[in-house]
Amino acid sequence: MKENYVYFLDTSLRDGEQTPGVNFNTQDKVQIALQLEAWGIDVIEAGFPVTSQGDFEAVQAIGKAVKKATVAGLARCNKHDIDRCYEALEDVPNRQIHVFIATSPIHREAKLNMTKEEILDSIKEHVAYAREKFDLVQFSPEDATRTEWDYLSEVVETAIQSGASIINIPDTVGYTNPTEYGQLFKHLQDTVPSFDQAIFSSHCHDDLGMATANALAAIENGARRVEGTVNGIGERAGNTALEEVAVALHIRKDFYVMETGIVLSETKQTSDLVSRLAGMPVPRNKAVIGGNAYAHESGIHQDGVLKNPETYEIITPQLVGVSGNDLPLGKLSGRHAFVDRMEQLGFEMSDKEHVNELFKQFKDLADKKKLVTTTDLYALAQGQDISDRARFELERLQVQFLEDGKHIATVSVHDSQKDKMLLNTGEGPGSVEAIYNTINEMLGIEVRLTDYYVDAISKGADSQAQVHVAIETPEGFVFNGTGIDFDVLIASGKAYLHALTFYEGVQHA
Ligand SMILES: CC(=O)SCCNC(=O)CCNC(=O)[C@H](O)C(C)(C)COP(=O)(O)OP(=O)(O)OC[C@H]1O[C@@H](n2cnc3c(N)ncnc32)[C@H](O)[C@@H]1OP(=O)(O)O
Ligand SMILES: CC(C)C(=O)C(=O)O
Ligand SMILES: [Mg+2]
Repeated sequence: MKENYVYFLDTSLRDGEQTPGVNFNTQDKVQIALQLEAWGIDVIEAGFPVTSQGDFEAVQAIGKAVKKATVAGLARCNKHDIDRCYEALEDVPNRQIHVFIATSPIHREAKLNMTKEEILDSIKEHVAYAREKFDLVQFSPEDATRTEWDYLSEVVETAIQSGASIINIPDTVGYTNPTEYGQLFKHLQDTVPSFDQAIFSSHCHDDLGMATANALAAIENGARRVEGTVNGIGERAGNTALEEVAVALHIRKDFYVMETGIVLSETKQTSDLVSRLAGMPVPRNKAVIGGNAYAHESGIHQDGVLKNPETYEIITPQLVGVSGNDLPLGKLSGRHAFVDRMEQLGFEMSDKEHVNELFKQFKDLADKKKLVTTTDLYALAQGQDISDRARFELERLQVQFLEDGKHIATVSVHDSQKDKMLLNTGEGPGSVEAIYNTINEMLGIEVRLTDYYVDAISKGADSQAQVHVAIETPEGFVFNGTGIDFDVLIASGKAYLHALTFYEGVQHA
């Protein structure tokens, strides 16, 4: 065991996959495992091989693909589970088994129908059996935090005596709190005679929102291993989010004085991959990797960040692989951020009176809109009436799928500036591309689509799609646009035309 070092076990592929609705295939799992290795994870819990042939094969494939990290498989106190885990990992040099059984009164009585003694006997038998096949055996008393503390000490001592060298203390139902969980680790240290012969590990769930705090409390009280998942995915409210623990240990190393093997600059990439393959977007306000983690909309904060980012940022975005911070403009934004953005867009902002007038107009607009976009700012600077800013109106849109994979779009648009109806037909490899190619040709422009994403405005079958696009003109200007409709293709067309409202390069006669 390295001194002052916290080992990281990632269980995104096992406990993370227990998230309702998440199902990784073998290819996804191998891709995630390789990224976990690049992120510096010490142990990858690859699956629960007895679960299904698919899970068995995924564990095998991960064992083959991963080079540095230890690969672990889960097993109940059941010889067949242990055999399947061994068969899946037989050829993997760095392998580990994770054997578990529940120990709390509710699980003993309601689920397992076993007495305390029967559970101790099962641990002796199955941990010893696992130890015959694996050099590294981890044991978990499931629901440890609702188990009688003295009995838990007996369970842990039995597991160590039977051959476990890693003891994981799961807060299976997210019941504990940092003070209590820390004291539990201290209690084990004081009462388990063989405590020094094992590495102790935390495994927390987030039912009461304390999974990260509990993991850190365990580390403060002797745990040298932490288990969790990327983005905190997992059963119910999820597991400890490992990126939060890794960054907390780094940012507060003055307090924790612990090293980890985590390559922090790989954090965002790891989070993005898991989010994409799990089909679970990361909430914008999520710690460390959420979309707002490095964004400041309030004027006082923006002013501070422009003067020195450390006024309001304890984590440098680049530390975790995020390209930079963001100062979105809204109704709470201040003059400093407004002027800074206008100057970035190339506008001269030295005349105080002009700035005051523009800033007043900006605040009036921001009162009506959630966010003021770059397009709005161009309009402001050019003195245009922002309330009446739709130049192009989508009149009709039809998209057809051709047999060779191409799509053909017919688009008609009203140009209110020239009071003219425009009609064109064009094609593209996808439906949205067909629409945008047709509009480009119709307006005689060569802009590049640099961003496109769709949000649902509300839940349910009748929800409206909100499409956001960003386009870049050959002159290097970026315009954003938003379109809303029940039909995602119509919303896509509207968003594109919205973005083109103030583009001077429109050529059509
Ligand atoms: C806290 C956790 O995250 S634990 C891991 C949870 N993950 C999963 O359950 C995902 C994968 N699970 C599965 O695919 C299936 O549940 C299997 C293959 C493991 C078992 O399937 P089945 O044989 O159909 O049993 P089922 O899931 O209905 O019931 C679980 C059985 O395991 C027993 N059991 C539960 N935990 C343990 C344990 N740690 N050791 C021994 N037996 C256990 C239960 O008492 C029950 O036994 P019973 O059939 O004698 O009543
Ligand atoms: C299998 C065990 C460790 C588990 O995931 C839990 O108890 O939460
Ligand atoms: Mg768990």
